[in-house]
Amino acid sequence: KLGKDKQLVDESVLIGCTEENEAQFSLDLGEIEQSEVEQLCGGVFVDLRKAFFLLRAHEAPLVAKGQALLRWHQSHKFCSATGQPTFRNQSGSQRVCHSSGFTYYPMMAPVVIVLVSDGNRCLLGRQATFPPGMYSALAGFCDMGETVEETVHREIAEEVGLEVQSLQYSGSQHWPFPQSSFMVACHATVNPDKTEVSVDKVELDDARWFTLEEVTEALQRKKPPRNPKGEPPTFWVPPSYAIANRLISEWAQQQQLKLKRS
Ligand SMILES: NC(=O)C1=CN([C@@H]2O[C@H](COP(=O)(O)OP(=O)(O)OC[C@H]3O[C@@H](n4cnc5c(N)ncnc54)[C@H](O)[C@@H]3O)[C@@H](O)[C@H]2O)C=CC1
Ligand SMILES: [Mg+2]
Repeated sequence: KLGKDKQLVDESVLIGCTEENEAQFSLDLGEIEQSEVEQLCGGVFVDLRKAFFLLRAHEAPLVAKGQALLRWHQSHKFCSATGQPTFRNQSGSQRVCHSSGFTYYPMMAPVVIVLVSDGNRCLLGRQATFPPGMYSALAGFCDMGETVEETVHREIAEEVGLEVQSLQYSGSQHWPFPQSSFMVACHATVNPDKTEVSVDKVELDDARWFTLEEVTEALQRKKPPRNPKGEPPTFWVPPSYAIANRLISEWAQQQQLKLKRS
């Protein structure tokens, strides 16, 4: 039905290609009657953060990429040097200002995300904006000119007052919130004799050490827990798609192996 709207279709962006060589596009439906579409498709619109709990592993990165790319186009309609309109190429991978000749490419802000361990426990934090009970690995944007290693040392010192001793790369991920970030995930260790946490209350609501038992239990919760009124919120961690979950799972596996060997 929406495919008849040529302008809408022209505004779609290319986001990938299936193994069967089918091109994949993302389309902004714009101002639509949500209930009508829900009825037509037999589905419901879900907030993207919540959708990450429901999507299958191969779908989540595609949805994240489509949403991030469409949002980038919406906010880069004008050249920042001339104020003139910019024009997209056909696939939607760039925009050009004909007046200045500048080509704009979608950008991701580099961010480190770090799971700090003291050998027996791991350190997780929560921002005031996180849902109740959710704790994650500590994260922070790289400053201009910084290396990943420098950002990790600075962020951990700033947010919890700890000195990182060693660092090990784990993996990376594109994260669509708040604007596109390129998350570089690492495991870090601190001196087990210097583990007193001093939380930066501007950045974080709380940060504390968690045991393997606590973390194992949280990893088993596949949905945000229901919190009965008046009771302290149940501890849980980000969904499996988030790289924070991968860091926490890797740490738990390493700890379990260590226990088996000892
Ligand atoms: N995928 C995952 O598993 C996780 C992803 N994250 C993401 O990591 C990102 C960074 O974590 P935070 O602790 O919030 O960073 P942060 O510790 O650097 O603090 C955020 C503050 O940094 C400043 N800032 C500096 N450069 C910025 C930029 N390019 N964009 C936005 N703000 C900038 C802002 O004042 C902002 O309030 C967040 O966007 C968050 O969504 C965080 C935890 C888990
Ligand atoms: Mg942070």
